[in-house]
Amino acid sequence: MAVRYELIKICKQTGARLGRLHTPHGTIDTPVFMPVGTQATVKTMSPEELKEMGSGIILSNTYHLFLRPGHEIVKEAGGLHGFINWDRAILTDSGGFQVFSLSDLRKIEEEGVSFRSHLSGQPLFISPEKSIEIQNALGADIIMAFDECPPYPAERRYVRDSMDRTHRWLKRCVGAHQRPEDQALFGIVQGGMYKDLRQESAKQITSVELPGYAIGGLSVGESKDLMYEMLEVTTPLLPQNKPRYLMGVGSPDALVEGVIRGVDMFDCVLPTRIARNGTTMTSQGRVVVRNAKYARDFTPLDPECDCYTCRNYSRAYLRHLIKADETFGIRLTTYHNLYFLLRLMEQIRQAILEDRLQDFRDAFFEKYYGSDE
Ligand SMILES: Cc1ccc(CCc2c3nc[nH]c3cc3c(=O)[nH]c(N)nc23)cc1
Ligand SMILES: [Zn+2]
Repeated sequence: MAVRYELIKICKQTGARLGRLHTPHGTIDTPVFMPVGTQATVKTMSPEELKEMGSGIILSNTYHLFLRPGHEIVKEAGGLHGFINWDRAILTDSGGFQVFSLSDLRKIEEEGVSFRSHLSGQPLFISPEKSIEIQNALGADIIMAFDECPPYPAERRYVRDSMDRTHRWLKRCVGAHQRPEDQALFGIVQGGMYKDLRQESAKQITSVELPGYAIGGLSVGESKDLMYEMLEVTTPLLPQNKPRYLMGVGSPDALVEGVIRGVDMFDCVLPTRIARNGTTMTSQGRVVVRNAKYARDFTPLDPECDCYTCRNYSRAYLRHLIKADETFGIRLTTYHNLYFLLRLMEQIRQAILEDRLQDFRDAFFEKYYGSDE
């Protein structure tokens, strides 16, 4: 069995789930936040640092690795695990989403998606079969079905036709998958922002017996309330004994609200992306440490954080490094942001264990966002 989900406990206050994800590269406690490593690295972090902060699973991308260095090279290197020297779990996305968010001159047809490389401009093509071939070569423990994430907003007619094609593509992915015993294929629920289409997509995707299911088509510019509404009609239709992965979601509030609505797995580029411009997430809310007001602030970034950055450096030093465009600066802010989210998930898991996730949410929001949330 490639990946097995074990439901440990359901929070009496919220219905949120505490679980464990057993994979060939270790067991991961859920709910879990998964750092994004698009080009086979979680930007500026070493595997040792990721382990030190407690990460058990990282993400990488079919689209990027297909374009560069090419999935054959990664395969010859012993797959992604050998290539990046990471012996814990890896999840790869299927590439469809990245084609639409990165490349131009693209065409989507029943057979697959034609596009131009955003690096070289050369014409390329990815089909469900090609996506699975690449992901089999990369060797991730969890691989995603090739899907279309409709733009937002999108006409109902478009969303329905797109989700029907995504369902047909899922069947082609299952047929093409060469290593189901080593690599767990997750189906992806679509349906745009239409509740009835969400419910229909959940039923169609879960009619295919798979080790886990993702909720796609969200975090595409819609309001958080609309995202939560779509979650509320989707997660109840997903099997309780399988993990649910909400794709592309990772701000602190969305993580807590997503867990309360039955989500087990999250990813987001936010912590690493905002770290690069000196923005950090702390227990007192966002701190933009590059601001002049921190020039003489010799206190730690986050007084409640015990990470390497907060134990050894001051806000003044971080501000200096970021302003001087010193790489060490974004390493320190990245380390802290990832550590902050991984620790937030630990606090959420503890709150589920003690049946007090709603209380935790209220207290966390008060401190992080101030009382207006
Ligand atoms: C390395 C990596 C980066 C990013 C992702 C998730 C990327 C992502 C979305 N991000 C925001 N919304 C998203 C929706 C979808 C979606 O509907 N389908 C797929 N396959 N991916 C999505 C996965 C892996
Ligand atoms: Zn810290």
